[in-house]
Amino acid sequence: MNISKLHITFKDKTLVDIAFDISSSLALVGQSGSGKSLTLKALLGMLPSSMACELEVEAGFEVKAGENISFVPQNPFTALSPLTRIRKQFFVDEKRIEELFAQVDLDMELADRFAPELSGGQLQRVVIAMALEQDPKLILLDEPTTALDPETRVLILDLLRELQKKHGFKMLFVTHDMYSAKLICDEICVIKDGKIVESGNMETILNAPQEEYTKTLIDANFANREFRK
Ligand SMILES: Nc1ncnc2c1ncn2[C@@H]1O[C@H](COP(=O)(O)OP(=O)(O)OP(=O)(O)O)[C@@H](O)[C@H]1O
Repeated sequence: MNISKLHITFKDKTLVDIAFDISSSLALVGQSGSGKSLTLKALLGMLPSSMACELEVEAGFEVKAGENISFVPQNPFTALSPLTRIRKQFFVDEKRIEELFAQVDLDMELADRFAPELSGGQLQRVVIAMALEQDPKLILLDEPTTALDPETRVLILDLLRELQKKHGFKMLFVTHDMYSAKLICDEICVIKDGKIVESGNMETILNAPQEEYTKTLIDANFANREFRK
């Protein structure tokens, strides 16, 4: 899937001007304000109307947010309604809910609970199950594990990786965290001030970053952490 052009402006100021290809799993990594969220919003068709956007996508399928593109947000604690039982927040039949719960390794008993009665990891599994409802071709992930503790974070990232292998959807994973990016993605684009400064194979770039900005992101994230293969 090729995003051959994404150009976002606000009051004549260019906020994002990038192009990238998602062959399987791509991490878009950059510091705060670099343009990650705007990129996701543009793909979801959810940019503020005050912004102008040019988006050119070659996907081999019609790009439709909510149908073949789904979204996993940063904070599972606020993603679900607290007052409606979990199962009522799905838009598929009972059999499909059971199937989805099995795929994300969740006990069906949790479907009758309310969101505040679940842990962060359980909630994020529910949100991922919802993202899988329509068998998406692409899943957009906006820092999906920052609200979770480190152990749960790794479990959720492993789950996403496994699901991707099984279902074959593509992933665009937005984060400032190189460590999470490495756990889940084969390729990386480093974004700074709305522009891509470096991109390519994850291992290659982590082992030999060309840009100071990339080095800073790597140093910030891998300090005191085991370099996990
Ligand atoms: N509604 C808006 N109106 C005007 N400018 C905006 C708006 N939203 C974002 N921007 C600007 O666009 C740029 C990119 O913002 P964006 O939210 O995409 O960054 P980000 O990389 O997602 O940061 P973070 O990691 O903090 O979420 C920033 O300079 C930001 O100030």
